[in-house]
Amino acid sequence: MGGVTKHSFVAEVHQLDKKGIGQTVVWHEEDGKRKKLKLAIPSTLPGEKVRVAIDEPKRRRAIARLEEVMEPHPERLEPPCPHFDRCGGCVWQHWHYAGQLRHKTEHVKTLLKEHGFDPGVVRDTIGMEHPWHYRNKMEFTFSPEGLLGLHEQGNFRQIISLETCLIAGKNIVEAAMEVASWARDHRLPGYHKDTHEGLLRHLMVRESFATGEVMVALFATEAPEGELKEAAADLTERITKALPQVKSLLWLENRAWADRTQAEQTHVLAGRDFIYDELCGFRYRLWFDTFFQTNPVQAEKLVELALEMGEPKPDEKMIDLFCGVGTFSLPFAKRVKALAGIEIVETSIESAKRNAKDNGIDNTYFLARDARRGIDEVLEQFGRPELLLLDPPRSGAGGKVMRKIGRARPERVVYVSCNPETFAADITELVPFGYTLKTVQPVDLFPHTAHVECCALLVRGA
Ligand SMILES: C[S@@+](CC[C@H](N)C(=O)[O-])C[C@H]1O[C@@H](n2cnc3c(N)ncnc32)[C@H](O)[C@@H]1O
Repeated sequence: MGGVTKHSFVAEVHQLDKKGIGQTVVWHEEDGKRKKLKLAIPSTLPGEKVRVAIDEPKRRRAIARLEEVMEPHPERLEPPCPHFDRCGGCVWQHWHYAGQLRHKTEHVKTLLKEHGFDPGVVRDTIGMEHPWHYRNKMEFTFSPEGLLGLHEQGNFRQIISLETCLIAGKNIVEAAMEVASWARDHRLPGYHKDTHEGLLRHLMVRESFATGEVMVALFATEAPEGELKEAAADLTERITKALPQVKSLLWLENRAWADRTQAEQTHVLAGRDFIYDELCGFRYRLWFDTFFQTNPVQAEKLVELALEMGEPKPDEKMIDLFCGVGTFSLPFAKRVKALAGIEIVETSIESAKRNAKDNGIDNTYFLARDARRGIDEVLEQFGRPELLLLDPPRSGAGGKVMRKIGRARPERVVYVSCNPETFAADITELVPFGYTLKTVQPVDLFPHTAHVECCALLVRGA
């Protein structure tokens, strides 16, 4: 790979990639030819002059190691977290928060412009007053040696042992440290992904900022029985003593090859199998596998924005597509005649039904279906809605679902998106059906990361 790899060299950071990592292009000689190499340089910002080295050269792309920032960006900061250089959790702790927010707004504007929309409809990103300890849920992983921590940036197999986490709720970090020391004291082995051997796989901790309740869920390949009975009893004692706010302590058996926080069997070590949370004054039951907004402070603003943009009316029918446990359904249902929610995960639909009942709401109809089939069924039974809200996963709703929405002809569409790229592609599908993009409000749900959430309004025939 010529001179590029042998020594460190100076480069200028051109832009940020999709993950928020500094990017540049360097030219080098190989076999007498000039070759282009795309470099990702973590912990850098656009315009910075840096000295870097490449440890593992690839043909066209490589990750460079930052050795020195020679000309820093004016908004560069000293990152407060000791794990920043290695952890893959937040990539922008070295950037002033105002700069992060400005970049998010510009990113959304650029994507919309590329898809032929007017970037002037994009408002400035709504940030957090205190952008730390905002996450109400974290998933940690055990290394094969039994160390508990987070994945290293760019190396999913490497685990960074946890000392602190500045974006997780404070009780979450405390619970994780307690479990980490319990695992160490009992010398329990971590799980090895390649050989499928070992015991401890993941730890999920969820904390309700509204009710104060905490859930601690440990994922292991065996049941807490036989030789593990004593260790499980000790875990229960330690957690309930150190953190009385833990209202659900779970040991979840997960023997599957897939590296996910799923379970074949749930063992409740203490408390119940769910915790209570609240958002916008509504009460929710959350199980370990329930999707719920992870930044409740900003999620409340998002729900309020959706209500403001959607302007639900008492004589209207509405569809909430990708409704989850009803985070948007319940506040909207209070303001419309009838609401139908569609969601693929059955347990979330069960939860949405129960949440509606617990909150005294009786004008909802929830359907556990894939969005594509669900829309047809709901339209048949329910008729045409005046309002439709959709909040799809990062992959977006897709062309087929968007065209079904277009054919259903709701007057207003509120699109809540966690991925501006799929959002821009999705809404392009609504243009031939006569929809105009009126407003896009980015909201920072994930400070110090490149993720941005948007709430947008499209109106038919306007
Ligand atoms: C971003 S979440 C939004 C959930 C909910 N609106 C909320 O705020 O809590 C996306 C939801 O879409 C659901 N989902 C994913 N693929 C789906 C599909 N093909 N059809 C219906 N729902 C789907 C997920 O299970 C998840 O609950």
